[in-house]
Parts: sequence; structure tokens; C-alpha cells
Amino acid sequence: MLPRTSIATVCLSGTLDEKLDAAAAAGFDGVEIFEPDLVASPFSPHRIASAAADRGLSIDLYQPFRDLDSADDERFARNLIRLERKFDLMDALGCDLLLVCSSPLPGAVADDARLVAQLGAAAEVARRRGKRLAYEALAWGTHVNDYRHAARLVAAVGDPVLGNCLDSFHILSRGDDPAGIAEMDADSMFFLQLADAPAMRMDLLQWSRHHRCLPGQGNFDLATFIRAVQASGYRGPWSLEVFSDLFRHADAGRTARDAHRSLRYLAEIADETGACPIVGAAADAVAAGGVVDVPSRGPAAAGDIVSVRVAAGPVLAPRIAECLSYIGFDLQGVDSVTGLRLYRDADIAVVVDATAGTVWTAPGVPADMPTIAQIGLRSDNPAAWEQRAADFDVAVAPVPAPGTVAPASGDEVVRLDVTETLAIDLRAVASASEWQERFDLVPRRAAPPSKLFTGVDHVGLGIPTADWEGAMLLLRSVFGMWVDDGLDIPDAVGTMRSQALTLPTSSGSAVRIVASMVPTQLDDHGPLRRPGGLTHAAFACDDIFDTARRCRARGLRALPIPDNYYDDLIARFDLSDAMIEQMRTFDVLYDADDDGGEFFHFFTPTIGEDLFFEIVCRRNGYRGYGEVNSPARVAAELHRRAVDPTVAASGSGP
Ligand SMILES: O=C(O)c1ccc(O)c(O)c1
Ligand SMILES: [Mg+2]
Repeated sequence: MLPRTSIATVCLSGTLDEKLDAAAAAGFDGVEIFEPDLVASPFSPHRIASAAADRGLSIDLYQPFRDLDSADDERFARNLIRLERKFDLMDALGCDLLLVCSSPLPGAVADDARLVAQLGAAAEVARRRGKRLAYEALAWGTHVNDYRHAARLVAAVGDPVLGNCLDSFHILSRGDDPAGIAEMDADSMFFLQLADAPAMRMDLLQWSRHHRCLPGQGNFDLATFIRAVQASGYRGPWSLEVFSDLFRHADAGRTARDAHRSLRYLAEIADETGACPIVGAAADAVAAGGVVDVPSRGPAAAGDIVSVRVAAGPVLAPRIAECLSYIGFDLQGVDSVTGLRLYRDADIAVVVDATAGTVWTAPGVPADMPTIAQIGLRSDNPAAWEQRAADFDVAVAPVPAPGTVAPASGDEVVRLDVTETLAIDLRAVASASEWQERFDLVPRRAAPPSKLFTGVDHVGLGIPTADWEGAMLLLRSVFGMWVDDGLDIPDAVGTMRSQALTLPTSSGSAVRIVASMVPTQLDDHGPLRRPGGLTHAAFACDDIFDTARRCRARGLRALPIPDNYYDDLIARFDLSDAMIEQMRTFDVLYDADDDGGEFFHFFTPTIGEDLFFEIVCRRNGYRGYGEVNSPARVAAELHRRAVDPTVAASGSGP
């Protein structure tokens, strides 16, 4: 059950009225009025109060009141007068709760007894004015920056109009343990502010003011945090307070919808049992190789990725077909009308679609940018997934048939648009034979398909900056994916924020997506970067060198890796000469983790602007994706283009 929900106006862009519209439309019960929004508004506090009431929103909190305490008595006296003026304003606003944050000033009171006296004096004013104060420890407060310290001060004052405001950012950004919240007196907990944030090492104030995000969009362990809050018996609203450079110019309606969805997501993960389920646990369980014992959040566990559809366009489709055949995929069937071609290795289907300008191809993708437009996961119960999407207010569209120019209705296929250019297809029909039957493909081959691969190890997904937060939340809420810490990877054409997401599957394996952020502000997204969408699919094998040999025999010239790379490997790892020689021969890259896990991989050359395939082999529970080698791949690809101008000119691949 979701408690009362609230959102700070600072989370949303636009005028105050627009912010209220967006909050109400998204289903929030109330708002926190952020002072600068009120100060900048042309409307009186009375008018703002009725604007909120007209939309069915309560004003749950007015904030912030800064720098209350002071080592300078005269200054403190002035601060109490300032407090009275704010209470006048709150009278007009019809709000009785004021957030007071701990002081970050050098002149803040250091001595607890004196601080208790000053907080007590402020509480007395508040009581006389029929108001309440919620005291919040800012992570960068000069003397008070720990929620336990703030709670001790509040308890020492002992005035029922003075309570605590807990803000997940200030607690989790410091790496603090939220367990103490469970021991707090629920009556003293006046307000709860929630925010997530990406893992970063930076000044706390900068991190807080520019990079907060919604629960389910960052890397904080909010599940453990919210359970501690619930254990305390807190009865107030769950309110979102997200300072974000991205949200400040994002569409307010979209942010508010994501915000409400994030609280539903948080309520769901709060109900899960088990320790620290967000960060790391899923990856660890998957890496351990055995059955995944983290809960699957979906209503019906999803299966592995069984198909990948490449929107190739007519020009580059033959190149893609050629590349697929080099790495073991055999043509199995062709649609005589649309030219849709089905390739297969073992149980993996790759469908190459050569149509252009139809809804079936990825919208917005230029003809020279073939993209993976759809991944198919097996599910025993697509209808349950559809219901789940509806629970999170995510539109589910039918997938149109190839060649059609408008979406068909009544199709049984469930399509979730993760980004404009990617649909995840959760349905009963997704495998090679189902593709074959569904589109009545003309069989092209009697022989059984080859068996180079054991499955799809992961897919790479480029997400434009502006869509990043929304896509993260969608993948984690609707699909129930788990995240590890993200990484920043500098390479020859920019720096990419990379974030792995993992979905445990019914077979005890995992669907893995490696998301990377594509800067939206660049008009020209630069070489080897697409404006969004899937960049590659990685196929898993049991023996990297045997597979590389077989691919070579089928005609593959893998992306050439320079000798410098191998000299560096020799320096970094204790690998035998024979092993290094094999890697050099087959252009295999390598990574290892601290727990003995090893990763071997090689790449096909890029086709068009940025589509490639990867062949990977994990050993001993390696958890990563060889991200450290990503700059080597990008540089190798740039070099390949530079030395062979026909490659770049024709946009062609191998
Ligand atoms: O960054 C700040 O100053 C600030 C103000 C009010 C808050 O509730 C908060 O968490 C941070
Ligand atoms: Mg706060």
C-alpha cells in the first residue's frame, strides 16, 4: 500500500501553476512549496493556496528555512524575526509545517547545549504561531550533519512542535547506516524526503544540488532505507525532493509521472524480503553461476533473450547478413513480401528487417544507422506483464507486422517502448520457430542450425541524456531489473556513463543490459555514437578460441586489436605466453576481477555508423562486461576506418 505522496516543487520545471498541474495530474496528494518558487511567483500566497486546493493538493511543507542558529546572539535574534515573517506567509498559505535545515555556515553554533536553547526558542515562537518545525541535518552542515545528532537535539528540546525531517540523500550520500531510523520515535518524525543519486565521488553539496534523481534511477540502497523508516512507525507522507539539472529543463508532466511511478516502485521493493536487494546482490547471485536467489519482481518471471530484431534498412541489410553468417548464424527463412530474413544459431534468432520508413523499423533511425530495434524475451504469461505495465502507467503498444505503415491493433504481441528506438517484446512467441511460423517464412535451409553460442550474454543500449532517468526507472520498475554501481568510461570520442542492469530469469540465468549515456546536447553525436537505441548484441560461448577459430573459418575478420594492447596485458596480468599469443592471433580482449573471474571477448567490425556484434566468454563468475576494454574497441574501430577509407565512405562493415 502506498502512503500519502508528496513532491517538492523544486523537482518540476515551469511556473508554479504548471508544477501544481503536473503534480496533480500525476496523482500526488500534496506538495512541498520550495521557497524560491514562491518568491518568484507573481501570485500571492493566498492565491497559491487556492491554486493547490483547486487541484486537490495539500501543502504539506514549506521549505527551507536556512541558517537558524548562530554563534552571534544578535544575528540569532534577527533570525527569529525572519522566522515570524515566514509564519505570516505560511498563515496565508495554509501550511503549518516548516523545514529548518542545519546550518552550513562557519558561524553556526557548535555547542549542543546552546543549539538546544536556540532550537527551543524557535519552537516556542512556532508554538505561539500554531506552527511546527521539521529539523533536517544537511549532509554538509557545519556541526549538525548526522540524522542521529539532529534527533538527539530535537529530543533534548522536548517540545512537541519540533520534530525531525529525514532526507534519504543526506543520509545515504555520506555512506551512513539508516538502521538507526528504525529506533526513532515515530511521533518525532514530522517529514520524509526521498531522493536517489548516481554513485559519484564529489562534493556533497554539488552532488545534492545537481545530481539527485528519483528512487529507482540512481545507485542508493533505498530499499533498506525505506524499510528502516517503516520499522519506525512513521505515518507521514513520502515526499520526493530531487534537485536535478536535468529535471529543471525536462517536461514537468513527464517528471511528475516518473516521480509517482518511482514511489510505487519504492513501495514494491520495500515489501521484498532479503538484505540489500538493489545494489550488487543480483549481479553477485548471477555471477555465482547457480540459481539466482534474488526475487524476481515480475508477475511472471521472464525467460532469456531468444530473439533480436535488427532494423537494417535496404542498403546495409546485406552487410549485416554477411556479418551474421561469419559468426555462425545461418539463414533459416525469408518473408517473400517484406524480405524479412530469419537467421539462427542454436536457440538464438536474429531477424534482419530491410524495410525502410515503416513503423516496423526503428523510428528516427537514419538509413545508414542500422539498429537493434527489438529484443524478444520468452514469457509464459505476457498478459501479466501487460497488467504490470499498466500498474506502472506505462503504455503498451502492439507490435506492428513487418512492412506495415501503421500500428495494428488487436495483435497479441506486447511491446514496451523503453526508448523511442527500442521495444522489449514480452510474449509467448519470440523464438526462432515462432518467428518462422508467425510470419510464414519460406524455409531456406534443411540442415539444423549451427551451435556456436549458448545464448545472448547482454545487449548494449544507448540512452540520450534526457531520457536516461526515465529509462532507468522503466527498466527497474516494470521489468524489475537490478543495478550495480555505474561507471564512467572515457574513450577516444567522449566519456560515457555506463550502467549495467540485470534481470534474473526463470532459467536461473540473467538478461543483461549495459546502458550508456549519449549526450543529448551535442547536435552531432559524433562518430561511433548513436542518438539512442541498442548498439550491440553480445553472444556467449563456452570456448572463446574455438569459437574465434570457427568464425574465422566462416570468413570473419574480427576487429583488429593493436600489439600495444597485448603488451599492456602482459604487464597487468600473469598470463602465459601461449595465452597471450592466442589472444593476439584472434584479436581477443581480456579482463579479470579480484575474485578470479575472467572475461574473454572479441568484436566484429562496426556496420554502418555504430552497430556491431560481440562474442564473449565468462569464466569463474566474472561479473562485468569488459567495460575497461571499451576505449580499445573504439580506438581500434576509428583506426580501421582511418586506414581503410572505403570503410567510412561506404559505411560498410566487414
Ligand atoms: O541544498 C539545500 O540547500 C537543501 C535545502 C533543503 C533541503 O531539504 C535539502 O535537502 C537541501
Ligand atoms: Mg531535504
